[in-house]
Amino acid sequence: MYAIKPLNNIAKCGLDVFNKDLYEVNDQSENPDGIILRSFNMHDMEFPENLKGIARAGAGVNNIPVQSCSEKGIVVFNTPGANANAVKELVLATILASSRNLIDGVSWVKTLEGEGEKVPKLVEAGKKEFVGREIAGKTLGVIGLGAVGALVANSALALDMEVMGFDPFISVDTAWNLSRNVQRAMTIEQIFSSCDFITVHVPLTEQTRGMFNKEAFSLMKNNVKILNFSRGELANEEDLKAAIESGIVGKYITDFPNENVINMKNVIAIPHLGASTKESEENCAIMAARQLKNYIETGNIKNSVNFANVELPYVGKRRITIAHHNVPNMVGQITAILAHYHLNIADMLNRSKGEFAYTLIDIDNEVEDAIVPELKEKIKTVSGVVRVRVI
Ligand SMILES: NC(=O)C1=CN([C@@H]2O[C@H](COP(=O)(O)OP(=O)(O)OC[C@H]3O[C@@H](n4cnc5c(N)ncnc54)[C@H](O)[C@@H]3O)[C@@H](O)[C@H]2O)C=CC1
Ligand SMILES: O=C(O)CCC(=O)C(=O)O
Repeated sequence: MYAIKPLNNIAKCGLDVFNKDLYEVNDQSENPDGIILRSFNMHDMEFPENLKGIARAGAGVNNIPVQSCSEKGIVVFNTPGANANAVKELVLATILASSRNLIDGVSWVKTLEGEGEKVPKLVEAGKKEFVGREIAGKTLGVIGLGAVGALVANSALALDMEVMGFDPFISVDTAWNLSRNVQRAMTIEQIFSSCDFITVHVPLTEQTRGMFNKEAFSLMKNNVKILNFSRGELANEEDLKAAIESGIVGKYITDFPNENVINMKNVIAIPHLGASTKESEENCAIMAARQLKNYIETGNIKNSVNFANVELPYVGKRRITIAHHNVPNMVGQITAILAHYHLNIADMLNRSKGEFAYTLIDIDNEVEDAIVPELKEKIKTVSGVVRVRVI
């Protein structure tokens, strides 16, 4: 039996992927083979000894210590695109809502409770405070044209906005899906200086942390509306506060409230609802669970953020998977050990991603259970090997 530990509420249809004859799903499990989670912060967690894979039912993996996982050969998965439509819809909703002062207006109407028959008159007198602007013809800048950004860019065109996109690392797939009417910004500064609305859809990394800072705000038009559905840390809060005070930022819409931000004026703070739809929760849960299950049972990897995609139909009698550093002569040393044990290779695949690589070897002859522990230990002695599994 394999143990799966959910660290957040995961849609039942996702957990049901783990068939009961082979898996036990238990949020109290002390030594799980797999973890499935959403935004749970894993940075202070010890890794259980059996842990083979972590599946993030969502896009961002900044809540997972990915580098430490790689060093222990723990494969981290995410679910590219599975919640993108949910985020897109909320981004569009808040572009419209912020432009029409909808949230302030609706909140103000609530304050008229108890005014009795006077309410309609008070409404007509007070509504001038909430006159908005139409979004048609305004320019939306989209920073990051991945799963979410590309959907937002295409949909905003359909709402008659002008759209400018910036993504120096855009994937070929996304580029194919992007409307030709999305203007290409060659620099991020071009987005900062020419847009009425700016929406950001990039991962939080050391490169993107604090990208909304004093220098960025100084280039922006007065009264720009910024939407942050990516991660709170993309904005430098001190600089943001100053930009709001000075009127550069007319509205800051964030899915990541904290004590500082909710106390700033002109902030619309949403309780991290971007991916919170039934559809998105189910899509993410099923995709995450299938990827984790496939990896546990076959060693094949799809949609990992720390190891390359590896897919080999299981043709041999035993499969050996080796996670190792991406350095020369690993395959040579590993196959020499297999030869020593008279093990014949039926098929083999080696793929690397950055600092780490993964080798999958199908063995043609029977491998006696008795020699498996010794074989694993022998392969582990190869310098650079971080994990060995025999499936
Ligand atoms: N609020 C919520 O509930 C959700 C938030 N997110 C956040 O949104 C982020 C984006 O999600 P997806 O679009 O699904 O990810 P994605 O991986 O499909 O797209 C990210 C895009 O950002 C681009 N990028 C990376 N660094 C960049 C830079 N410095 N400048 C411009 N572009 C850059 C990449 O090339 C890629 O195209 C996630 O990393 C996550 O933090 C995602 C889903 C739900
Ligand atoms: O699971 C969630 O609700 C958060 C989604 C998210 O932030 C992400 O996918 O990056």
